[in-house]
Amino acid sequence: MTDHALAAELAEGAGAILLGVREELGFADPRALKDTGDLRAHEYLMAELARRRPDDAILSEEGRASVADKRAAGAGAGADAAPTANTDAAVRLAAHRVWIIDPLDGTREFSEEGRSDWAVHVALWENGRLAAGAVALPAQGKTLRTGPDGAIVTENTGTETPLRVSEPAPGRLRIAVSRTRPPEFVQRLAEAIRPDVDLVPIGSAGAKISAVLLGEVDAYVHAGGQYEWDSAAPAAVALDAGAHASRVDGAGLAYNQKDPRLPDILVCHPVSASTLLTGIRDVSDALPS
Ligand SMILES: Nc1ncnc2c1ncn2[C@@H]1O[C@H](COP(=O)(O)O)[C@@H](OP(=O)(O)O)[C@H]1O
Ligand SMILES: [Mg+2]
Repeated sequence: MTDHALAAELAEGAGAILLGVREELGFADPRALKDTGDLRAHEYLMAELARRRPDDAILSEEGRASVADKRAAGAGAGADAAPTANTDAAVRLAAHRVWIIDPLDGTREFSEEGRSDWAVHVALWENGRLAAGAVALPAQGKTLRTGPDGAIVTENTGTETPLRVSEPAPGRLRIAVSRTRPPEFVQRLAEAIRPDVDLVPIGSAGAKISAVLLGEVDAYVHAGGQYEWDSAAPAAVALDAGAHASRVDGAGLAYNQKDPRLPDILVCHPVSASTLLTGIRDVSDALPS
């Protein structure tokens, strides 16, 4: 099986587990729902990757030592089991192949009944670049993934469609922003650039980047904090779908770094990139430090 297909299979497998956790626990205790979802999706992905790609390193949001410490301290329900730890950092940094995974992105939205803006991210970094990636949107019945012939979107009905980012309509730009932490500078950016801007609040970095690739919005702009796992898989799919994906200063997105913080990102159609990058530069005094 190709790495593309494996990424999609695992993201969908974790997605099915997460839908089951929602069914099983309901929405009365959001903390328990989030913790159980994070842990079960993480354990499934760690076990499957260890079994099917035993020589590869893994960096998971939930496999960090800090998460284990928090759970060991008994933070919230579902905290009894310590999560399987990530590959040791020194080993990961020397590895040629590293899976970068976010078992549940948009954790808050996952815990809110009726919301479908949450995702599972499975990416493969290989020799300095993103080599494969899949973003499952379980509550939307869709998976966006890389492929040998370019990105595709699969529906749970079984249909597969090529995925190409589309050009925005002239004069108007819909920019996806965080629902709960919209960076202030994006409002300034909206006022500074020529096209009329609509800010569209959506949860989850993966769901926002998917919305760009599916033509539901035209761009995703974020700054002020995020980690490699929040963007690796969606950026892999975005690049494969012909989108522009970079830091907000235009620099490339670098993964498998010593420090997994990757605090800002811009994803859009290439025709919008210079307008947005110039606009962001013009309001850079408002960028979070
Ligand atoms: N300022 C910040 N610092 C750290 N992480 C942030 C962040 N803003 C957003 N994120 C992370 O990026 C993901 C998408 O956020 P949002 O829905 O607000 O756009 C979330 O991942 P998780 O849900 O995996 O924790 C969230 O934790
Ligand atoms: Mg995340």
